[in-house]
Amino acid sequence: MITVHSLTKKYGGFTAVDDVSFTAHPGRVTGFLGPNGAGKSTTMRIMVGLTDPGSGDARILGHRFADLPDPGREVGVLLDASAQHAGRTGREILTIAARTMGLPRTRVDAMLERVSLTPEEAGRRVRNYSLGMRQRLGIATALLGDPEVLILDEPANGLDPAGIRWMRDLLRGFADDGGTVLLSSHLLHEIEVIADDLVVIGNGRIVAHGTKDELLAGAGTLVRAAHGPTLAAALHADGITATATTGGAVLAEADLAHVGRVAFEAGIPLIELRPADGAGLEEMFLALTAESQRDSAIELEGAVA
Ligand SMILES: Nc1ncnc2c1ncn2[C@@H]1O[C@H](COP(=O)(O)OP(=O)(O)OP(=O)(O)O)[C@@H](O)[C@H]1O
Repeated sequence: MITVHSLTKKYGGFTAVDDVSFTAHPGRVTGFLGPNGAGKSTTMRIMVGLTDPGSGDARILGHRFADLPDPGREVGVLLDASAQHAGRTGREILTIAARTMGLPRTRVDAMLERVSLTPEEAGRRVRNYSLGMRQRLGIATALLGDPEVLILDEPANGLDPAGIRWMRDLLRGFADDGGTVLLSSHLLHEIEVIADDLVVIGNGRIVAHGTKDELLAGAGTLVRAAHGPTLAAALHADGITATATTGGAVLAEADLAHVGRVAFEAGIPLIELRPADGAGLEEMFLALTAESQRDSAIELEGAVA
């Protein structure tokens, strides 16, 4: 389990992490979501003792990282896959980590196999690795000590689609075996598929926290017509709150049947009509973090009236 309590971190007059509290539970994958600069990496760095918290604390299995009896075997960490020693081979990096933790060499081979790095690749210097290979090596290092907790910052970055599926299965299996997984990502759809729980951060503050199902419940109906504003106007006229999505569809706060009936009665042919689940997380993420988005072209409120 990971518990974060009232964590605040200031850099000069700037508050990077602002009174952040949440729990990541065993047996579950917790997705840590937020736009660039929201404070995800800073929070994770504090968790693993790389950055001092200004106030509040973060505990892993009930201990601050510095007080963990055997941190390498309790928590696996991957914060920056590019930070590995470029002049060493993948095998050397794993071997050094295994020795530091007092693990047998056989564990190195087992982890290389687990992350699908071939013996030839393991013998190459890391400077010649692709980003995806570095991520695999980073995940191998994180798993080396057979920890109970994994803390991974953007682990899917650089992985190809097969690699993303592989990582998803690996993390799912880890959580199903009772492990705690906290992963940050910008890949909203990836998080939507893998996470059980979500923590959404914007401008250093938690803006939503709960199970994915809770957060996506009542996401409404996603509906699309040739002319969105006409559709939205018909929905509004029937008292339904409707919002333009980034993809040109309309997110309506009503059930499928209600939305379909309004469109039918208004004589508007529909191109798409479905529960908003698929689009739900992205819409929720953009809406909840709208104030901290850099790209203000994303208009969510009242854009279709
Ligand atoms: N050492 C530092 N000194 C000053 N400001 C910092 C420092 N580290 C982080 N920040 C600032 O704190 C804020 C949060 O940064 P952080 O890296 O935690 O965000 P993030 O959510 O991980 O973003 P990204 O998704 O882009 O990696 C940013 O505005 C960043 O510039």
